[in-house]
Amino acid sequence: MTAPEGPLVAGVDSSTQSTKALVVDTATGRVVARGQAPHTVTTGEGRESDPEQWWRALLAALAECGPAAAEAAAVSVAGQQHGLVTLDAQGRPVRPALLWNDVRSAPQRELLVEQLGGPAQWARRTGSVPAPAFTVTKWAWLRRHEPEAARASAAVRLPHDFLTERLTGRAATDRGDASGTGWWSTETGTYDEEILELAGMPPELLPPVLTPGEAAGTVRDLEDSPLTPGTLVATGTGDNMAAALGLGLRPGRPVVSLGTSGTVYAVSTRRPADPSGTVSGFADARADWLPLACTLNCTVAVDRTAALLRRDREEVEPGGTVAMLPFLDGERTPHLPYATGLLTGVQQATSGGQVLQAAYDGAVFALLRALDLVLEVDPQAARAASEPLLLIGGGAKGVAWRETVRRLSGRAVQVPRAEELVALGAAAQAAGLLLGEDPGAVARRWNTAEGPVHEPVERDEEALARLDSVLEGAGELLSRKS
Ligand SMILES: Nc1ncnc2c1ncn2[C@@H]1O[C@H](COP(=O)(O)OP(=O)(O)O)[C@@H](O)[C@H]1O
Ligand SMILES: O=C(CO)[C@@H](O)[C@H](O)COP(=O)(O)O
Repeated sequence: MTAPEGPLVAGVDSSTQSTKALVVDTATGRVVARGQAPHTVTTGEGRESDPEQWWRALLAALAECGPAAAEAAAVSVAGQQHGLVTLDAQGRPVRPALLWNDVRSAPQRELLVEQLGGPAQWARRTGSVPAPAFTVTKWAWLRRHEPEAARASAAVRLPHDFLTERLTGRAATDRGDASGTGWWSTETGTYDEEILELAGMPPELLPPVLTPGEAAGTVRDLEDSPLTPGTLVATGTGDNMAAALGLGLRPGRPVVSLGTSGTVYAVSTRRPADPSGTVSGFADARADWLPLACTLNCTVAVDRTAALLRRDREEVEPGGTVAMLPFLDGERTPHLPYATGLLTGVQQATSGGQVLQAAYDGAVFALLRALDLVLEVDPQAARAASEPLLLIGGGAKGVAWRETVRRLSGRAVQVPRAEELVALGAAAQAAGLLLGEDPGAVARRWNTAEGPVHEPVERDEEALARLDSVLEGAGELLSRKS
């Protein structure tokens, strides 16, 4: 291994399917070591994971980085957004975490939206109309369905701040991830007391929200930890906020992320507040904003379709009349929590490859329709309209994904060579803390967004119109509670 030119830092991405850890040279951005460990997510009615498994996966992923992990002078943990982690007085999970893609809290969401005075009120105060993904709706679900678990909770955390607290022994979260709870006001930058009251959430159960650039603490003397005690720990943030840091994103530059979730977002200097609920008005991990739309059915739904068809995920075929809305897990964008997948337009001549392509088209269609709204938040976005879409997440490695985004967006697409942008963003945050630099500037210095640009192709208006018409025509069917 070539000797690093600067101090080392570690960045962790604890996302839905796995934990990924990187050790990075702060001088150059070179990844000197990496590790990964899988998570288990329940299937069936809900989506849950054991926070203890995340903790073990974090230690395992860092251990896989070898001796470099112990040399890291600072560390930061980014995590999947929204998940409800309930802890007892000893810091042990009361029950498994309810994840962002668990839609069981849809009825509680309806009630909460109504009780505060409707969608516009929520958007004005918190920047978002909460989806069933948001922590506030999950807490309401827990109180309704498992009141004993709610009563036993001495602390409520998000995935990233649960892990950060395990490292430091101190409760802390950041404004980016706090903005996805539904009980943190983007208007005032504090927890919203009326919403906490409405949701029955005692404020003392929540962690303080640190300001960007503040340290969460230092690594404790922990059994089995590959990190050196005393290592600086940054606040961490939600995974999408971390990816924005990792790309060194400037306002208006659009990102399409294809992971377990699909997300489209851009940094904005304006606080978003979309009363339609399509755009979540998140804070970013610096002092700006991150208007974002998220779909529940992205790479996992397409991989499932490929498996049903017994095809490799790249075995797509063009043409035909088939259309698919791959809303296998219910959907968040558009807001159809009770939906199931819909396949239509199948003819004798339809091939398996065309059905698979239709699944990609349906997944990308939902994201791109929301992107227009995301970019409306900030006038600077108009100036960036001709810039390539940045394509990231596990799906960005796939040719079928990339070509579908190109064909349905009609825009150039840039795929950064750096693969783990969430972990890299966490590393940039750790480096920023260590060196007293803006983490966005750190990532730009590391040139993380660099990668091949795929020129625009003509937008496939016919496919988009077909999907628009199927979505409109199937509204009642997709909204039906089975
Ligand atoms: N070579 C590839 N081509 C296309 N898709 C891929 C490839 N490798 C991984 N993926 C997809 O990436 C997804 C995981 O993406 P990732 O961003 O790591 O998810 P998360 O961060 O939500 O855990 C998998 O569901 C898989 O479908
Ligand atoms: O709910 C959202 C964003 O609001 C998701 O984007 C989660 O943050 C999960 O992320 P991945 O595991 O798919 O990266």
